[in-house]
Amino acid sequence: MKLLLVVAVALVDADGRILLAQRPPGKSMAGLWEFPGGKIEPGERPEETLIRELAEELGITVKADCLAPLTFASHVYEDFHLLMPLYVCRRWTGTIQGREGQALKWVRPRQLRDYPMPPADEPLIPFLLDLV
Ligand SMILES: Nc1nc2c([nH]c(=O)n2[C@H]2C[C@H](O)[C@@H](COP(=O)(O)OP(=O)(O)OP(=O)(O)O)O2)c(=O)[nH]1
Repeated sequence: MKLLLVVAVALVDADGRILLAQRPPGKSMAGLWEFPGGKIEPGERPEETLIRELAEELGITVKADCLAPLTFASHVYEDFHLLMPLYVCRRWTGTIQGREGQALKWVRPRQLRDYPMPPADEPLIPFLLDLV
């Protein structure tokens, strides 16, 4: 089975809330709430992927040394195995905006379970509850 490498980040604001983005219509798992991020392109380091994706998707600038590894997801979907490191980031510059039409929501860790997420993400929630 194909191994798909995706990198994601929990952006944490000053109130300890975490940013979720809603997968837009037309994409796989449309409507589910996920952590910002995306596929690691050939030749990219995961931190570079996140820096690129956060600029493209949210319009913010993040430095590699503000990305702290937290945990990872390993999940078998129907046609690929997802391996997804999850970073945490509390510092960025710029104003967060959904630049690809995606809905965004700042969510308290205890409320994460109220937002339907891709199945790979559910085991990540306890790590976020411990962190914030
Ligand atoms: N960014 C992100 N992707 C996630 C999360 N959880 C999860 O299962 N994924 C999956 C969904 C996608 O299959 C893949 C990320 O792909 P992507 O966001 O770069 O690309 P995409 O939506 O165009 O993917 P797709 O339409 O080809 O499925 O990882 C998450 O929390 N954040």
